[in-house]
Amino acid sequence: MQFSDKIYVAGHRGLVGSALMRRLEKGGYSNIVTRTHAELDLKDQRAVTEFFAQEKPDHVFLAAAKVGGIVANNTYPADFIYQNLMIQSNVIHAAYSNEVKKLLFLGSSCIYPKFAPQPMKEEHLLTGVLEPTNEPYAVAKIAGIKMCGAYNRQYDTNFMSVMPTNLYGLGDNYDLQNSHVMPALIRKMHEAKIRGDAQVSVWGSGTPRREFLYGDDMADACVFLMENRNANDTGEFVNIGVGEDITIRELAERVAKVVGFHGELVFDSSKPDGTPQKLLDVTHLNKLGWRAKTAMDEGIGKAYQDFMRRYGA
Ligand SMILES: NC(=O)C1=CN([C@@H]2O[C@H](COP(=O)(O)OP(=O)(O)OC[C@H]3O[C@@H](n4cnc5c(N)ncnc54)[C@H](OP(=O)(O)O)[C@@H]3O)[C@@H](O)[C@H]2O)C=CC1
Ligand SMILES: C[C@H]1O[C@H](OP(=O)(O)OP(=O)(O)OC[C@H]2O[C@@H](n3cnc4c(=O)[nH]c(N)nc43)[C@H](O)[C@@H]2O)[C@@H](O)[C@@H](O)C1=O
Repeated sequence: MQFSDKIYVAGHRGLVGSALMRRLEKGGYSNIVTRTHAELDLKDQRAVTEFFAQEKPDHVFLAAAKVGGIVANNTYPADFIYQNLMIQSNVIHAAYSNEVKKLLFLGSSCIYPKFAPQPMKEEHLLTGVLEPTNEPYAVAKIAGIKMCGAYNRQYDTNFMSVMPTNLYGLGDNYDLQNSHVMPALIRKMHEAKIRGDAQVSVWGSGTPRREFLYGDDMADACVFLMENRNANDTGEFVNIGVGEDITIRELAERVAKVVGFHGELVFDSSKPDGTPQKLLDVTHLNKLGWRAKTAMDEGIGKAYQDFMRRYGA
């Protein structure tokens, strides 16, 4: 990726997209093209075709998607499969048609079987049934991986796929119904602290385990791969994670400590646990030359500061 190359960041206002913008600007890249969702709906094939023909980017980070937590996925399965299939299919095909030099597609760790061996290796894909709460989203992401691989095979494109673990950080979604666990707990505990509430509700049993990667580390991994590796190096896809996980109960206790909430955690068994564990094996990623840097307590602190800045809390 040369400084003169034109770079398109799809989803540039999102958690990963905004982190990519920060990382690219820090890296000296200034030839960056973006479009907001309102300016360019990536579900619209004609609009995407016209955009690529007009802008002709050299590199594409595909960080636009319909994204949400376990309840959002469980509530809007049609939205998650339809919107993600349309977005990724339009962008990947337009990248091929306009001879994009390199594209990076972001999948998700939910693509793995519900009961995959832990930690999950790339070879475990499609070896078992998926987690029902997010199966439509996972099927869309698997289709994206397979589409990049198929285009690389048939058209000799250079389209890489990465599978991020659970992400959190600056610019996260704090909607209490549709967000992921980390931003939800940050907001719930902050608001409980301010109100003086004695309890905070934590969804599920607290026993599932999750791995968390800070968003700016995710962006750094994406830029590292785009600068230094190609689809031939990564293979069909590569896990992006930190290589360790904690229980939701432990996470809630750590968020409470960072936020300064000293009340009781009440576990709401009416909400789904989802996959019991989805720890990524990051051996392949480490061999490619990258590893995560931001420790969890530092990351939670930065995310909490961002939440308070953005919501005037
Ligand atoms: N967050 C996480 O824990 C994880 C995320 N990922 C993946 O990482 C990538 C980035 O996720 P993340 O940054 O968290 O998601 P966000 O929801 O923060 O950002 C997604 C971005 O995509 C945009 N977008 C959505 N639909 C469209 C559309 N039809 N046309 C144009 N733009 C659209 C959104 O714009 P707007 O908000 O205006 O609609 C938003 O800016 C996604 O592929 C996601 O699947 C993978 C694993 C974990
Ligand atoms: C990234 C990943 O994200 C999703 O999978 P998930 O990791 O299961 O999602 P989650 O972060 O929403 O939940 C993790 C765990 O946390 C528990 N939990 C407790 N309290 C709250 C809470 O208040 N909100 C939420 N959302 N979860 C809570 C919750 O019950 C569950 O056990 C999919 O979108 C999937 O497609 C995907 O890609």
